[in-house]
Amino acid sequence: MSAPSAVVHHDSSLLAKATAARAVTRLVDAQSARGSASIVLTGGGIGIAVLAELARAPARDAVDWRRLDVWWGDERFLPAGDSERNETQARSALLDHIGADPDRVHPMPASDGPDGADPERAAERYAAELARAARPEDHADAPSFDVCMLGIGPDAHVASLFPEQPALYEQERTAVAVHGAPKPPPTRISLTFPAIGAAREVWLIASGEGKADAVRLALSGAGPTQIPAAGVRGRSRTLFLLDRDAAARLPEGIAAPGQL
Ligand SMILES: O=C1O[C@H](COP(=O)(O)O)[C@@H](O)[C@H](O)[C@H]1O
Repeated sequence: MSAPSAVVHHDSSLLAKATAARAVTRLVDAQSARGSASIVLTGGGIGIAVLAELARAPARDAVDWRRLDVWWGDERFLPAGDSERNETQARSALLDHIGADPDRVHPMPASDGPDGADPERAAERYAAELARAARPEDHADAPSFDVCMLGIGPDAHVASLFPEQPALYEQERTAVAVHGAPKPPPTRISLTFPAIGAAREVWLIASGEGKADAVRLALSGAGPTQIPAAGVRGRSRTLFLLDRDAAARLPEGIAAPGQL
């Protein structure tokens, strides 16, 4: 588990561009080292903005997109193609433009998918897919994702792990159904802390003043039940990627002084 650090960018546009550039470098390095790479995508405003910037990044095709596994950190449990699904938004921002291998794109099931409107079974299906992709050297029921991107909600939720909800206590399963999410839609599927913790690098990306308290608490030793963003760590690196507004109340010593 890695201690968190923060990088602060001037505004949300630079945050999205710089995070996209960072992703290109990270995926190229992973493909050079291991032949293929894997990434977990997030939804939300800045998460989708990063994907749109990735589609536009000058060095984008330094990544071999056919040797990339694409997963999701969470999904809104809605019919396939619904414009509110994180998958739909990620496809239109990035995946439709890069020639990814369809067999290596792993969306979370939709509410009109093979399990119908049963989010528990859909989450089990996703957990089984993660387990099939894990190798013995991953020492987990999920692959060691090269990057796991997460947004942060104003309430400090990450993926669809909301404060005080049962999913936060999950220690075994890698994907669970979420009911009664305070942000619509109420029914979702989410990776759990153990699945996110399998990632080599976890990037928490936040933009805007509305996230400043959540970011501060996540970096101040708060408990993950109240502040889920405090509970995620990558095996090698945990990085808060912020704009100045989201970083406005960082605890001292977290970002280099020149960055603010
Ligand atoms: O609903 C969701 O919200 C969070 C945060 O979104 P934001 O728009 O406040 O940045 C996102 O990380 C998650 O993937 C999504 O399902």
